[in-house]
Amino acid sequence: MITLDSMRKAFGTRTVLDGVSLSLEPGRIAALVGPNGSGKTTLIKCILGLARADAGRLLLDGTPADADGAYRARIGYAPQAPHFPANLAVGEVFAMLQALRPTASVDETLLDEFSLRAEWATPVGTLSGGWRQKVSLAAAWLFRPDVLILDEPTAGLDPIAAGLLKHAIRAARAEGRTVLITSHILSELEELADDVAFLTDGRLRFAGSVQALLAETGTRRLEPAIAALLRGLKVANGGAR
Ligand SMILES: Nc1ncnc2c1ncn2[C@@H]1O[C@H](COP(=O)(O)OP(=O)(O)OP(=O)(O)O)[C@@H](O)[C@H]1O
Repeated sequence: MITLDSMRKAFGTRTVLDGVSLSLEPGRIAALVGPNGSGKTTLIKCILGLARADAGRLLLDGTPADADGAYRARIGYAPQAPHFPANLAVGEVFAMLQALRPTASVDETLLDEFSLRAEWATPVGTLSGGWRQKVSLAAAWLFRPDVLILDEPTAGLDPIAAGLLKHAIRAARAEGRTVLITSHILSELEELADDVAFLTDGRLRFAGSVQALLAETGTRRLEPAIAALLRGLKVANGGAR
């Protein structure tokens, strides 16, 4: 289990995460949702140690994350805009990743599902956006991590690849792994997510199961449920936002 305890992060005078406490549980898929700029990517970067929180703690299975970042080996991350060295061929990217962790066992499920060997000799820099995304996802899966963090994972994927990915995400859940997904496509999250964390302005406005969110908002779908939460915030702020 990953726990964020009162996580706070500012860039200059702008507070981007404002005391976020959240638990991500094994065997469940959590959706991280919120408007543009609400802090989702920053929250993910704080989990990954790519951004340093100003305050708060990150716990793994109840133990504070080690300062040397060794815990990160347990996390597979597919970023929103993957960057690989443009001149490396697809096969070289995976060879490089495996050279970094020579003793780790390898899960080639997504390599096979996405037929990435067909592009093995293609420089990553010449791949289309969707193929780069496939490389990024297969890399996130490669070492069978306990935790998968997927930032807009279906962006740019064709419907067949998106279907294969959803199948792999459900399989990861069935194996008891922890999955966190951000997406603006709520219908897609609805298909997958067990839990929802909703951020606006760096503050967590809801964290709980999808069923609890639907019950709380009196809705049957995720989209009107999130709209209802936003309306509630506007009313609470006197219509200021
Ligand atoms: N390195 C940085 N320096 C300064 N400000 C930053 C930095 N990274 C993010 N921000 C600001 O932090 C806020 C939250 O950004 P973040 O990328 O976490 O939002 P998001 O919820 O992921 O947005 P989106 O849905 O558009 O991807 C934004 O106002 C952004 O401009």
